Amino acid sequence: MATMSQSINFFTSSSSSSRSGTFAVSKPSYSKPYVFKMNPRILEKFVKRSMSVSCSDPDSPLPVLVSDNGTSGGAGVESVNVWSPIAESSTIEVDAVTEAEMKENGFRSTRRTKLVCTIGPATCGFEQLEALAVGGMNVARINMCHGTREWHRSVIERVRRLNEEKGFAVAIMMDTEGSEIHMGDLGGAPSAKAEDGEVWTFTVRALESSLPERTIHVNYDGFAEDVKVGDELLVDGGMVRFEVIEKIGPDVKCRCTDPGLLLPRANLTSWRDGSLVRERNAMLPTISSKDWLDIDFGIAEGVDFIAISFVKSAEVINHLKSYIKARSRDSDVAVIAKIESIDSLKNLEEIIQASDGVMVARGDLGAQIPLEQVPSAQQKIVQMCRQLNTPVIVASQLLESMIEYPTPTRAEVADVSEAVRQRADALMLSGESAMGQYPEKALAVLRSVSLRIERWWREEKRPEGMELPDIASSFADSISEEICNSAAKMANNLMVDALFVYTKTGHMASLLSRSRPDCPIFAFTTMASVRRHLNLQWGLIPFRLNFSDDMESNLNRTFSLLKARGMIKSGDLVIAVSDMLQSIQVMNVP
Ligand SMILES: Nc1ncnc2c1ncn2[C@@H]1O[C@H](COP(=O)(O)OP(=O)(O)O)[C@@H](O)[C@H]1O
Ligand SMILES: C=C(OP(=O)(O)O)C(=O)O
Repeated sequence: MATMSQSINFFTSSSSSSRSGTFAVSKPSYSKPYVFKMNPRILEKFVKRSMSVSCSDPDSPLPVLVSDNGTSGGAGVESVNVWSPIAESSTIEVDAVTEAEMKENGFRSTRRTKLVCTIGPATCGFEQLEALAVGGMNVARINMCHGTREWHRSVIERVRRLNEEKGFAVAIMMDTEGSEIHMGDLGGAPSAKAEDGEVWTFTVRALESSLPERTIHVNYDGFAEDVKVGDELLVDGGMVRFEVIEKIGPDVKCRCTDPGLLLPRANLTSWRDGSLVRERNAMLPTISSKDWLDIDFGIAEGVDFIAISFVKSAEVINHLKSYIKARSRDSDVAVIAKIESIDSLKNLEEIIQASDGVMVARGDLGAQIPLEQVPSAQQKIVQMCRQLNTPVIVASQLLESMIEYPTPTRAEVADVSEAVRQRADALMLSGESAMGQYPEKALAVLRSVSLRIERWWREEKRPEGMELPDIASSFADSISEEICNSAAKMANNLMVDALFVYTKTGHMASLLSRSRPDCPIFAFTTMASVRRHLNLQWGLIPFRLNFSDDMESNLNRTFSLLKARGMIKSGDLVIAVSDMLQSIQVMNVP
């Protein structure tokens, strides 16, 4: 196919130099030279240096300038074709699994929905983490509700090592405990079975040694005072239910009405006369003193995301963001708001606007609102997040039965499909990956269901059916937004193979992702941390690459790097946009 390149310029970049002249560098044995652009002074140094550089292949010395083909005329030299596969291929970083998938299946069929795995005893070893990364984990979540800081630090270190040694870009999300009321740790037992009609004691007494049979410690001192005989006590959002039958000092006797498995530190909510008892939670701060210490720990460890439990309003998110900035000017820890309370639903829009990401935390949400309202709440949250361009994760009980069984139920597959169909950015595993028996299988189910539903969506050519409102707060942002909306539309109409975006902050990449185009989005960014953040967003394939303000040279360089790694081929049709130059370019890969 003939090489084609067209561009629509919104602005002419003032930084692009007009001094041009092209030296064609040929190496007789290589018919296709690599191209990159450089300014004359650097070129001069490069040429001088390159003459003395040796290459691992003695028959293939580094570039030799042979002629000025003068295509653009002019005195200066700005663009030179060189052959240097070693230097080239070592300057782009992409996820090893994505690269393999792209080579095998072509990039049209890459997975768009991102996957978050909660790490627990079942998955904290290096090999287990590697298996999850190979299986498609984009983000590793650690829940500060469980385990010690030492334990969490070791997981963070292993994920880092995995990224460094094996070429992954797994981001780390630290989830705070929040001021929730929860059970103790069951005296070290992995779980306990509560049978129908059994009487259990929930106590606030500090139990030093082993727990008496059917006794559970509660972390909130006011628990015995607050509950009333006749209240319904829900464990883990209703996985097990009890009725309060008697109060004796610090002990609360409860009869099991819905039997089930009690997990260590499961949360507790109580209901009275059909309504959630909320007074208690209203008195507790959103971020507890333990959470602040955990947040300090997360900042010090350089986690990518901090998720805040039981967010009630935007205020706490803004406060935390200022705190993070004050603690460390360079910190780019992103803040995720967990939507899991009635208050968070009331203040949804302001919370989404203030946050860098949102989690539909269906476990606790289902304990605070009637279960039958959870699906519509999920749909509303996902939709609003997309409109406001905030990445959204659908979490909890997606494949709950896989904690114990190797295959999911049909209903679970339907639930996962629905979240993918809603085009959420990410799906999250909780107990399935933290303490289940089949973490890798559960991840494989999320992966295969996502791929299938995404393909079905494209094949059916489903109309988007969602208006994306203008969200820009400045004229410059409006231009970026228009460019990304138009580029995504053009990509669908022209059925291009990929969108390329060169972005320093990640903003343009997320704007493209918001449009949920049919083709994948290759997001090139200079910062490793931005690359990890982009790993949470729908359809983005993040690469780390050093690039300049010169789009033509960036494109040529990217093409040669990706071609050298077998990730794209000549003739692929690409649309490129960038933070630096406000233009949309349509071209075939040369
Ligand atoms: N770091 C950990 N150490 C021990 N167990 C964990 C850890 N993280 C998660 N788990 C287990 O996995 C289950 C599900 O994890 P998660 O959804 O994060 O917690 P929860 O449901 O308690 O909020 C937990 O109830 C707990 O049994
Ligand atoms: C993800 C959730 O939060 P946690 O695991 O902290 O209970 C949830 O409640 O769904």
